[in-house]
Amino acid sequence: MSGSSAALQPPADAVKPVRHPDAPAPGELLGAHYGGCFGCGGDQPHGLHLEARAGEGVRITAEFTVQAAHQGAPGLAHGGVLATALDETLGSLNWLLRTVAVTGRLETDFLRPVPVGTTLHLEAEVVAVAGRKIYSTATGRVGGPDGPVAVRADALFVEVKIDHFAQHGRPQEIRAAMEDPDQMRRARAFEVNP
Ligand SMILES: CCCCCCCCCC(=O)SCCNC(=O)CCNC(=O)[C@H](O)C(C)(C)COP(=O)(O)OP(=O)(O)OC[C@H]1O[C@@H](n2cnc3c(N)ncnc32)[C@H](O)[C@@H]1OP(=O)(O)O
Repeated sequence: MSGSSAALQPPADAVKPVRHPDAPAPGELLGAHYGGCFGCGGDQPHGLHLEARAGEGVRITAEFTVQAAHQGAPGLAHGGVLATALDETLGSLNWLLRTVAVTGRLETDFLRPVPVGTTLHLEAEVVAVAGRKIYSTATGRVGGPDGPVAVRADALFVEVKIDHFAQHGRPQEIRAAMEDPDQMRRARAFEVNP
């Protein structure tokens, strides 16, 4: 069974998303937006180390291989970890819009168990934008990019000002991210236009 709630149906005045002219080219690896990110960062030993790649239009593909540290039931991925993979992939879409946004709502369907060692092939797309609200959808397939769908999600991201992170984040991590010598990563840690 699947189908998102009314809160995730774009309103009548929603518009089609527009890919930013400076968005990475289709096929380009995005790399981690922040080393400490549990979804994509290289500094998290038990993180997902998810690798996202720009697609055509406002689409992203990504891969994540389930490790032993990601188990819920014996030998199977934890549902929360799979939701994280979907959330991270959906979050990466905002880099194609060059919009700073956070997840407001994430609705997930778990359709098949995902064993440890499996590579999840993720695909996500922005479907509509209404003011600060960004509506997007994602699937995660097993056995290859055309394999059966194991997980899927619909989401609403809400655009925020950069102050959101300074206001709510812990000062030491904010400071460290701001001091990253890599200008692109510094910008992307908070999804700011470089
Ligand atoms: C390249 C990589 C990029 C980064 C990857 C990131 C990884 C994945 C992303 C995340 O996990 S982000 C972390 C998890 N999310 C959060 O921590 C967000 C916590 N929530 C908030 O900070 C605020 O609730 C939020 C900014 C989402 C909204 O608060 P605001 O006060 O700014 O807005 P407001 O509540 O007025 O809502 C704005 C609109 O969104 C709607 N909205 C907000 N939350 C909603 C919700 N949960 N469900 C449905 N609609 C929602 C709300 O109804 C309203 O609609 P209208 O404009 O039509 O009135």
